[in-house]
Amino acid sequence: MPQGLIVKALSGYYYVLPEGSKLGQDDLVQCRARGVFKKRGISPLVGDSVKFELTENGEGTVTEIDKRSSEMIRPPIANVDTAMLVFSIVEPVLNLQLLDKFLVHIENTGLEAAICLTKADLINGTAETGSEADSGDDSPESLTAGKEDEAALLASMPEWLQEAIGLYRRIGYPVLLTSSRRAEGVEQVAEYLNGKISVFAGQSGVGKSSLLNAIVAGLDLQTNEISHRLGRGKHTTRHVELIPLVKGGYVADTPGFSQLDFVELEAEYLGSCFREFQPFAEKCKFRGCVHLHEPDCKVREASERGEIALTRYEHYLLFLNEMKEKKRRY
Ligand SMILES: Nc1nc2c(ncn2[C@@H]2O[C@H](COP(=O)(O)OP(=O)(O)OP(=O)(O)O)[C@@H](O)[C@H]2O)c(=O)[nH]1
Ligand SMILES: [Zn+2]
Repeated sequence: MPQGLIVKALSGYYYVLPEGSKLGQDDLVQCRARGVFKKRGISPLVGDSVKFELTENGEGTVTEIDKRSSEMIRPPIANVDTAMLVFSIVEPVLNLQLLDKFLVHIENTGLEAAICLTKADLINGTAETGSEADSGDDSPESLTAGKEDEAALLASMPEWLQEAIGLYRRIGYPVLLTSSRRAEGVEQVAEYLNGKISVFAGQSGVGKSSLLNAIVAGLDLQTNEISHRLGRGKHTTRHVELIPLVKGGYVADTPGFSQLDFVELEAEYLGSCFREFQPFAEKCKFRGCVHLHEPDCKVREASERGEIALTRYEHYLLFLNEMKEKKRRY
C-alpha cells in the first residue's frame, strides 16, 4: 500500500504527498480519512506519515497512521522535529527573558530547538533602514552569501550580542544569524532545516514570514507592511500546511506557540528545562531541590561562580515565581 506524508488538511480532506515523489501540488493525493478513525476519535494530522489507498476517482483514503514522534496542538502538526525560535536582534530588540521562556517550553515538549536571530542588517552599521519592501531589491550576489561570511558578520556585532550568541551556543543550542533583507545566513537556515519537519516560533514582527520567503523559492507570505496596509492580521483565515524546502525538509507555514504559559509544567520540573543546570542539579543536597534557598544547592552555587549565566538563573527564578503565582490564582 502506498505510503505518504500529509502536508495539508482542509475541509475534511488530507493532502498526501506520496513517498518518493517530487514536490509540487500536482503530486498531492486528495484523501478522506477511513471512517474507523472517527469512531476511535483519531484524526489524521498534517505531518503524519500514512498509508493510503487510491480510489477510482483519483482520490484516496488514508487507511493507516504511523506512530507519531510528537504531536503539537497549536498549530496541530504531528512529528515536528525542530522548533526554530525566531528573534530579531532589534525592532523589537532581542529579549532574552522571552527567549528563555520559549526554550523552557520547547524543552518541556521534547522538541529540538534552534535559535535564529534576524535583522542582522540593522545592527552592523551598513543597514538600509528604509521602510520600503523586503529583500526583493537585493543584488543577486548577496544571495550566495556563505559560511565565511558568518564569522565576519558575527565579528561586526556589538559585544552584548556576541556574548548572548556565545552563551546559547555553549549551552548547546544552534544559533543562526540572518538578514532576510540582505539574504545573509538564510542558506544556513535552509541547511539546518534539511530533513526535518519544523515550525517557526516567535513574537509578531520579528521576521518569520520574511525568513520563510527567503528560504522557500516562490513562496510569498505576506509580511507586516502589507497586512497592516490591508488592515487585517496575516493569520486570520489560514490552514496549516507544510511547505517543502528545496534542500529537503518541511516547514509549517504558520507560527507555533506564540502564547506561552506554564500551566502544564510543575515547578519542580522547571529546572530540568534549563539544560546547563543538569550536571549541577544532580548534585544538589535535596531531591526535588528547586534551587531557590535550599542549603547546598549546586545550581545556585554555580550561578554565583558564574558557571551558570546569571541571566539564565535569574530567568529561572522569575519563571518559578510566575508559576507559583499562577497556581495561587487557580
Ligand atoms: N531590516 C530588516 N527588516 C526585516 C528583516 N526581516 C523582516 N524585516 C521587517 O520586519 C517586519 C516584520 O516582518 P515579518 O516577516 O512580517 O514578521 P513576522 O515575524 O512574520 O510577523 P507576524 O506574522 O506578525 O508574526 C517587516 O516590516 C519586515 O520587512 C530583515 O532581515 N532586516
Ligand atoms: Zn538546587
